[in-house]
Amino acid sequence: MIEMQNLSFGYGASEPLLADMSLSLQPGSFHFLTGPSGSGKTTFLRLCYADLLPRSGRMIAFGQDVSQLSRDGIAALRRKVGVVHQDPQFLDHMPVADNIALPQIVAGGPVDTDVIRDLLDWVQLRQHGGALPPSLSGGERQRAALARAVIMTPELVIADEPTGNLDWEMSMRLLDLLIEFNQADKAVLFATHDLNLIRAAKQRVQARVLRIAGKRLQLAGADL
Ligand SMILES: Nc1ncnc2c1ncn2[C@@H]1O[C@H](COP(=O)(O)OP(=O)(O)OP(=O)(O)O)[C@@H](O)[C@H]1O
Repeated sequence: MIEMQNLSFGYGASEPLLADMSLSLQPGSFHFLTGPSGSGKTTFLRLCYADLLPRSGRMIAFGQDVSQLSRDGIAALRRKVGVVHQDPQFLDHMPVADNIALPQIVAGGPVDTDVIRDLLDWVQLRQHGGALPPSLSGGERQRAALARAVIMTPELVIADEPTGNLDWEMSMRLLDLLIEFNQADKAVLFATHDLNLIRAAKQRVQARVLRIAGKRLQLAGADL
């Protein structure tokens, strides 16, 4: 679903930050992405959902070269990729349920209240559907962000340090939801610094670990 071929990227005219990266993400795969702070993990993820375009090399997403996509093509691609950030943003004046429905509203479709209710149940936020986002805890915010990320039934969820501000129990709950999502033959790409989380995940799901080091993308071994 995502094919990177000898991709390089740098911001502006600066030295490349990421160089000669190749990767194939298949449906049903689960990948972690690690690397030192500032190595380019967020940048790499942004390339995967066409928020940035490569400087050289190719990025093929769902069979299409992202550099050739029109604005509508990019919008269609974004509907196939759900994104969860470390610090998810919501419209604070709108209830949590409406925030989760936002991608449906933005896509111009009708809001499917059954789907919203099922998603609220899935992320265990049923009783918070009518609450405003500022009243949610950190773990609840991340689960609401995950519900919003999957409402358009994406093929891939990209999570950028989603557990960075969570305690261990909340991190495990979020991880379990992502594993459940993955079990429906969907792909997950999960950036984290937390090697303990990766070790815990590897007991539950067959996951590969990618590492950015020295501008390059490496497949980490089993010796985490
Ligand atoms: N929009 C931008 N313009 C210019 N430079 C940027 C931009 N975004 C990030 N950078 C730089 O690119 C480098 C990589 O940043 P990035 O956020 O991708 O790294 P990261 O591995 O995700 O870091 P962390 O683990 O600390 O979140 C950093 O040096 C950062 O300052």
